[in-house]
Amino acid sequence: MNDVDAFVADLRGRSAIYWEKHPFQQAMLAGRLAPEQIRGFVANRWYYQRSLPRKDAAVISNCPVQAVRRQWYERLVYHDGPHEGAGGLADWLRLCDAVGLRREEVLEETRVVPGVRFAVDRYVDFCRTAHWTAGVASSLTELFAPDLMSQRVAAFRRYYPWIDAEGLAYFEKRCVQAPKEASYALEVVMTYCDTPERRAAAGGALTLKCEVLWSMLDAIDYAYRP
Ligand SMILES: O=C(O)c1cc(C(=O)O)c2c(n1)C(=O)C(=O)c1cc(C(=O)O)[nH]c1-2
Repeated sequence: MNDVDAFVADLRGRSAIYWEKHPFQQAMLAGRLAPEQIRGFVANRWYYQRSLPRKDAAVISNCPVQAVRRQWYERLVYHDGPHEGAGGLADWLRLCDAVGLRREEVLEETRVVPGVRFAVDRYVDFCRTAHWTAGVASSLTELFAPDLMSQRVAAFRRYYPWIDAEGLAYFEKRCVQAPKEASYALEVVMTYCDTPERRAAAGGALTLKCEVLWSMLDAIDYAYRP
């Protein structure tokens, strides 16, 4: 195995600590969550969703490579959308409607628990302050996400029929988008992390991101115990 292959294998190895394995996520996939727990997840994840464009703007602002900035900008536009009512955030709000959350309680973030706020803020701060390649590497959880997202859509359809299926568009679109984003981010990391130090920092960034996601679910799980 050459250096680059070993580096990629090391990054992919973080799938072992990805939030797919979290007990709350496993309970969701097995149809064992109560409506209030699903609502807790969706309302809290709004805080993550709405922080993504700011996180991506931080990566862009730290990145000296024009071609990477141009491509990364697409991620920001994806979530914010070209106009009101379009884009990833708008689709997430439709999921909020579908699970029975009121718009005001989502937008006012009254359900967002401190642990989720801490974890998500840590992700944004990390991307503001770390080397730009580490910021890119921290997005690589998206390598592991597509399989989980398609399982989640299937579980929602099967076990939670009270959720309006139109609300699942967010995840259906992400199943297509996430692999594209992840393969570009991996290409960038393989190209620009060209020293042992940069590679170690990229691995550390991906571990931190897995811990951010895991901590979010810890906090949600604790707050919404039936
Ligand atoms: O539903 C999921 O399990 C899941 C996971 C992740 C992830 O692993 O970071 C993202 C998303 N969804 C997602 O929808 C998304 O837009 C996204 C952006 C990013 C990122 O770090 O830039 N991760 C994720």
